[in-house]
Amino acid sequence: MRPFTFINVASSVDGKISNEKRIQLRISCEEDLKRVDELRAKSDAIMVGIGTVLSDNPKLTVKSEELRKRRLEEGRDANPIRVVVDSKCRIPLDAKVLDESAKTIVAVSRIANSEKVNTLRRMGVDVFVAGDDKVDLKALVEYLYKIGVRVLMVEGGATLNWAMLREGLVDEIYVYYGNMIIGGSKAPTVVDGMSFDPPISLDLLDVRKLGRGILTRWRVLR
Ligand SMILES: NC(=O)C1=CN([C@@H]2O[C@H](COP(=O)(O)OP(=O)(O)OC[C@H]3O[C@@H](n4cnc5c(N)ncnc54)[C@H](OP(=O)(O)O)[C@@H]3O)[C@@H](O)[C@H]2O)C=CC1
Ligand SMILES: Nc1nc(O)c(N)c(N[C@@H]2O[C@H](COP(=O)(O)O)[C@@H](O)[C@H]2O)n1
Repeated sequence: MRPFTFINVASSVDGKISNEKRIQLRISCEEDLKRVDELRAKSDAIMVGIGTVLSDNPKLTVKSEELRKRRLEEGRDANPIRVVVDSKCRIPLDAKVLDESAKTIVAVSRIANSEKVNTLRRMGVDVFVAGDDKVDLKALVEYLYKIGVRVLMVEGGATLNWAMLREGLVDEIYVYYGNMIIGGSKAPTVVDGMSFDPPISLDLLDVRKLGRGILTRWRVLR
């Protein structure tokens, strides 16, 4: 068993999610960031790859005090669990995602440095070990389901989005297209990695104008 899983990503019109420097770019408008916050508030866990942590140093919390309060009233933690997919345990010990605002799970593989793993555990971080080289994503989502995660939000980046799709672990995808072109053949896209052959088919569930961009919602067909 695994959680209902969706990817949320903000893309330029040309499909890029950052530039070739892989710095955090503001692609979403205010309206879209509000929508993303609502999605976070509805989720039990938010997952990112280590590439995103190293590039963006995200906090991955619910920004609206009202939404955090509502979660508490529902008997949930104020913020969803944060999950970092990090085979080699490269996460910096001062990463914002390890702060006190929410529970964090760092998923590593068996090649991770055991001293670093122990340091994280001493800091109160839950370290989940699965996979010989890369993190075994199927084992990870099954573990998340076992600890009560029913709705999982994946917030990138390009490589994790690809790996989750390749493993057949994604139910829906939201792509917000911001009103910009980023360009650059080395810039990360919504999905990097190797091409899918045949391509993964999608069903369009919704499309609407949001702020100065377009929000699309897709169901992943198997
Ligand atoms: N606009 C947007 O909505 C968003 C944009 N971004 C941007 O995306 C970029 C980061 O994306 P990217 O560099 O692709 O990094 P990711 O965040 O996708 O992390 C990828 C890393 O995850 C680790 N990993 C562990 N297990 C697996 C597995 N089973 N399969 C695949 N990867 C695994 C690998 O590193 P290792 O082997 O060391 O474990 C891999 O390199 C940044 O530029 C960031 O700003 C990110 C999120 C959202
Ligand atoms: N929805 C969205 N729009 C953008 O323009 C973005 N750059 C991103 N990036 C994602 O949001 C994370 C930042 O989270 P915090 O604000 O620090 O909580 C970042 O790491 C990307 O996953 N998203």
